Amino acid sequence: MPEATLPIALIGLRAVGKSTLVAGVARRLGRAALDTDAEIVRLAVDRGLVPGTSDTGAVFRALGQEAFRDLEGEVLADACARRPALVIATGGGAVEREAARAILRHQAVAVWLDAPIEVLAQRMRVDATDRPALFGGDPIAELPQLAARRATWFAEVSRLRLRVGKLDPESTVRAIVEALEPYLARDSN
Ligand SMILES: Nc1ncnc2c1ncn2[C@@H]1O[C@H](COP(=O)(O)OP(=O)(O)OP(=O)(O)O)[C@@H](O)[C@H]1O
Ligand SMILES: O=C(O)C1=C[C@@H](O)[C@@H](O)[C@H](O)C1
Ligand SMILES: [Mg+2]
Repeated sequence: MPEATLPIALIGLRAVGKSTLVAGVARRLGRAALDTDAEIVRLAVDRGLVPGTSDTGAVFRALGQEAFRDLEGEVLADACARRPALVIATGGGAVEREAARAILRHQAVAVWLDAPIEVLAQRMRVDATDRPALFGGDPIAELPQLAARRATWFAEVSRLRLRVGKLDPESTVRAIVEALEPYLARDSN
């Protein structure tokens, strides 16, 4: 499929800024934005799996990781199939399943947003978003383990890796859009 018609997927560890940045990137590219974590909550509520007041953390705990990843895979596949193509904020764990990695690699232009663990930890300390621990302890303390576990997957599925730890949100949006230019222009040559 021509790259210019593919969705853009922002990937990377929790708190790197995917949800914060997706609307800005979408606006600059003239596309609609979608956040898979928000869609998972919507779907889980629609299906009566959780109460209407739930957020991502509550859904994750209520369903357990396996069922959460099932929903995440479903949402990601639907989002990547939508046309006109979207800009998608994925969840930090979107690369955990092989099927989801295949979608990100072949049916999207995935942009790996990368930042030092200390930056992510500091953001998680001040951000109120409920981010569940995957290994039962402190969600901040497990960041090094998650970074080590997921780095190869992020590298494998992404076409671009951007180090964004030192940039403010607006500059990060600009950097993402600039880095994407060759991909989006390629088919109009
Ligand atoms: N330069 C920056 N870019 C993006 N977010 C920033 C920046 N500086 C601080 N933040 C803050 O960091 C947090 C980033 O959280 P956000 O929810 O966007 O991350 P995420 O990548 O979507 O995480 P998750 O995988 O858990 O969904 C927000 O509170 C945001 O305001
Ligand atoms: O790092 C993770 O595995 C997660 C990140 C969030 O975006 C959510 O998708 C959920 O909290 C799991
Ligand atoms: Mg998010």
